[in-house]
Amino acid sequence: MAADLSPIDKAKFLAAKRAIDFVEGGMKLGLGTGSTAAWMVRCLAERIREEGLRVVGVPTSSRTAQLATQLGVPITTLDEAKWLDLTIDGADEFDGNLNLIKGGGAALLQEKIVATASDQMIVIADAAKDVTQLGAFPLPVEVIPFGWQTTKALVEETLVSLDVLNRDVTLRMNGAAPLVTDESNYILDLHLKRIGNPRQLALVLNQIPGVVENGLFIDICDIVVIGHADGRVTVRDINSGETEEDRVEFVPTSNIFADLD
Ligand SMILES: O=C(CO)[C@H](O)[C@H](O)COP(=O)(O)O
Repeated sequence: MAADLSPIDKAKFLAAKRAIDFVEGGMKLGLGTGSTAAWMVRCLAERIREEGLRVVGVPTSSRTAQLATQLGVPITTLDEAKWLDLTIDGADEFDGNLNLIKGGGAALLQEKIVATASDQMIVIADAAKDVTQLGAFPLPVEVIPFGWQTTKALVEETLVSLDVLNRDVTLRMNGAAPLVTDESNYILDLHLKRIGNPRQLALVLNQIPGVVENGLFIDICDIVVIGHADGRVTVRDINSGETEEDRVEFVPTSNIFADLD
């Protein structure tokens, strides 16, 4: 089964596998959302099975909650856990300051709440997510359905006032209907191509009535673990300024890969 992984999936798996080394017994963990985070949940489940590791996870989406439960990873709510030791999550883009765009999987609201309530956030990603400037990936903004078209117009006006050149804003769809998030909101995708000042944009967007949260994660991520399809894994720590590179053995153990479709 594992031999069938695409290079990108292999890179995602390796990043997830390496990041799970940071998990220690007794930790309360934020469990991210997306395909890379799904590998992380699988690797965590393997450590729980094989080492008897005792941890509890707070999922950032209904999808992740379902996967964790299916794989035997104990979960709880953020209200129950209150504060977390570590969150491990994917990202759509990260820059040299480890600022992120997230929300490609429409889970940015819970993801940001959970990551902010953690002592440490580790992002796991394939190397294609590493960018010099954020913005090629459309920036997701979660808005409440009530008056969303007015909110969209206000977002567009805000982009004009910030002299943003590319400012196409689209409502994310799920077939013929708007996509609805776990928190019953809509997602606007801002096609900006480049974001000159992510910190300013993140602050200004959240001032608009109807905007619940945006997908810019500023000063939240501490470490990025980057997987490469050739087996290399790079670990970059923004606080120490250190970057390490090692190799992660790709052992396609049946337990991790067995129940994949
Ligand atoms: O922010 C996210 C979900 O809201 C994901 O972490 C992000 O979209 C990356 O996804 P993937 O690991 O599938 O590339």
